[in-house]
Amino acid sequence: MLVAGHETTGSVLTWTTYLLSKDPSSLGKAQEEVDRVLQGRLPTYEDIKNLKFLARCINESMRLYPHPPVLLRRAQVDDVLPGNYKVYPGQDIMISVYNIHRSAEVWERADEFVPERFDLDSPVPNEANTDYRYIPFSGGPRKCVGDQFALLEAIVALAVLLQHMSFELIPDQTIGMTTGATIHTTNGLYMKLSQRQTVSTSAAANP
Ligand code: HEM
Repeated sequence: MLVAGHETTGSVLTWTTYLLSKDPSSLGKAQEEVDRVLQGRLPTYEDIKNLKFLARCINESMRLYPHPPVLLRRAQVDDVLPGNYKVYPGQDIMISVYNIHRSAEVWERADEFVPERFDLDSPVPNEANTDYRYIPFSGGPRKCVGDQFALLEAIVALAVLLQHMSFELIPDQTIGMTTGATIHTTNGLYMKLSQRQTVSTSAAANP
């Protein structure tokens, strides 16, 4: 449960801040939304549905950096997969979510961070409404049981971070990827943080 629920969400937040730090326009948009919706207070459950762009930044980050990047299945019976691939009982099958999520055959501008590719007013993208192009929480009977909770906590954590802090990537770093249960940064991810002065006066007066 520690890896399933903790490391995954932590990695999502790491890569989302990384992608935002490289895209000042999306970062500015997300910060503007957080300031407008929250008006300087902590997020409530009701606020979550209005943090639409922020949620799409997280969805898009999970497309580019899915955790885990590869899913494993063991065949129980003989089968033939699309493409005429035969599988035999006991055979392991690896499904590269990373490759599906970055395939130019499946996505336009596949390697780019484009949060708006997922319509802001449509339902949260998932395996069913993207015809299995987007499977960050897997699909079928072994799908993540914590998907809704994970998105909720990622949105809350990122909203509070953006509300209070600005961040800039320290230049000239080599940010490698090491894959395991999640995709980690190989050498860490160094940012310059500064406090934002945008907390509203009403929140400051009623802490
Ligand atoms: C952004 C965060 C998360 C991501 C990306 C994620 C991803 C996944 C994926 C892809 C699977 C399916 C693995 C497979 O098909 O082989 C999975 C399974 C699972 N996840 Fe998550 N997860 C996240 C957060 C959470 C949280 C917060 C919890 C619990 C509170 C959780 C609990 C589980 C459990 C128990 C399973 C196993 C389900 C089963 O085998 O029946 N996950 N997760």
